[in-house]
Amino acid sequence: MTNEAQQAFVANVTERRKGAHPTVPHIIAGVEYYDGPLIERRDPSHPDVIVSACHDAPDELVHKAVEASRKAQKEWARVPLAERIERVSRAIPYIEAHIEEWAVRVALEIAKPYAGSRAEGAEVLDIAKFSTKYASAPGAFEDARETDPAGFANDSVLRPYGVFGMVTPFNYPIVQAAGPTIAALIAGNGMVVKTAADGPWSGHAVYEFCEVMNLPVGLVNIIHGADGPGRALVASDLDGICFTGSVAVGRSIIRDYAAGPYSRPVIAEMGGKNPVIVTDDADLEEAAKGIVFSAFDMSGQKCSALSRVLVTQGAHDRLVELVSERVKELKNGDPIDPTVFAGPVVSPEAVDRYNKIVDVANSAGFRVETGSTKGEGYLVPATVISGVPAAHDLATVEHFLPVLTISEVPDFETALSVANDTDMGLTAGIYTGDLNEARTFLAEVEAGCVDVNVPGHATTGWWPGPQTFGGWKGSGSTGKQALGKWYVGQFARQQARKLPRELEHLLTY
Ligand SMILES: NC(=O)c1ccc[n+]([C@@H]2O[C@H](COP(=O)([O-])OP(=O)(O)OC[C@H]3O[C@@H](n4cnc5c(N)ncnc54)[C@H](O)[C@@H]3O)[C@@H](O)[C@H]2O)c1
Ligand SMILES: N[C@@H](CCC=O)C(=O)O
Repeated sequence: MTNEAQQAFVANVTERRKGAHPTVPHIIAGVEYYDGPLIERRDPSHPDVIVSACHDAPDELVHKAVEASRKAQKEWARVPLAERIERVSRAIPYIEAHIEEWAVRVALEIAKPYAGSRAEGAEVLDIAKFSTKYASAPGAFEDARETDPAGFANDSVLRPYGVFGMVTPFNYPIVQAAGPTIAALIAGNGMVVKTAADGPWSGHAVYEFCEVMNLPVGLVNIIHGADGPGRALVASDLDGICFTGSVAVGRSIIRDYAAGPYSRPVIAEMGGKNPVIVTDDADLEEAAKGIVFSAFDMSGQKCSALSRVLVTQGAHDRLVELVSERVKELKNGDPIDPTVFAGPVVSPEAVDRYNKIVDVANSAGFRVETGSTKGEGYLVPATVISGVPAAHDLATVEHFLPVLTISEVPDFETALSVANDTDMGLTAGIYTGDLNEARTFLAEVEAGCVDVNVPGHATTGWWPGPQTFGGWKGSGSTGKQALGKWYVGQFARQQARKLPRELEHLLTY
């Protein structure tokens, strides 16, 4: 990432705002469709500017996409694993070549500054590299069997389910659809992607990079729109669904799938109410830095974002001061302005939700400190609310906004019990000078991704390669995480195969 690249990003975003916007089509079996009511996406930094558009896919089109994928998947399932991996790998140079272009789309639709916008393509690149690497490892698709005393030839292998659907959240409009699509394809499935209505042009990148894989026509289809096409996709004749989004929608999908004629996989990654614990002998300067970044990067619109601090008595007052001082320095504004820390939030509705939260905090007499905003659009400032009882709604509900609560707790044990006292369990962190506390935290905290004394990150910063990512409890449905070597296997089912020795040559995969 060079200064020159950042300047080009600013120039391209500026230029795009002045020009015509794209309307992305639904694509089914290689054919473009523009069916359904038009949905225009306004730039969150300049809502008078329309930056992209799509159509709200009617149910029939969603079903057509699933049917087309089902036909193509029969051919894809016969392609040997090594060749599937090779075909998926063909997208790697394409993805690398499009990181900067996709950054512009993400900035226009979701308003992330350069680093965050660029990180979308960069993360997809690493997901593609590592997913293909893990799937190529010996044994990745085969459960080695012992010699059969009865003399049969045996194996036990992973086979595709058929067709998956992907329902995408707005905050990572490329990454969150790309990872499951890559995994589903490697495992031998077809995929129908439903993009986020706030980021259809960004999400469309997933279809574009799949095109260079030379897949059977119709194996990957893309549809756009609001919640309706998501509901239609979930209700269609899929063999499995992949959902990333809020706990409420994810749970409803899990319930619907459980009520079906037989059990089908639901790979759901959902929200969090991510805590950090800070205890008396922690390095409070370091804690404040990590807290502020994890709470306010991307305006708090990250599933891993920190939203509640549980701090012990001896550290409380100083930590509140340090965090408040830092928050006052933060500016939210146009993502191409190099002086802003984060962009606007996703919609006017999100601004309304923010205003209600601040009203509640003020009426309750909590201390509220904010950063500033600059410019126009769906802007709200980074906000820290302290003096909040740990059980208050403000400290227990995921707001998905740049709002952080600070609650004082008597000791580490109480902090840990409060941290775990939620149905969600995505990320959690601790800043402590006491190794016993760190050890107990690692052993007992109920979250899928945990940070201990990490400089700069209290709860965020999970990247393919070094880390995996996924939630426990209500935050994730499978217990196996994205980005890791067990992810692709979730898109496949195991089959044990037994044959007379003379037919062993049939056991290919
Ligand atoms: N755990 C993770 O990996 C992860 C990553 C990113 C975001 N998230 C979570 O996503 C949420 C923010 O994203 P969002 O506001 O787009 O979430 P959302 O749940 O409102 O929407 C997600 C997607 O589901 C669709 N949808 C809505 N209702 C539906 C229904 N009844 N049936 C089928 N589809 C439906 C939407 O159109 C959208 O495409 C937060 O809760 C955040 O924590 C989680
Ligand atoms: N990749 C993000 C989490 C994704 C959530 O929306 C992180 O690094 O914290």
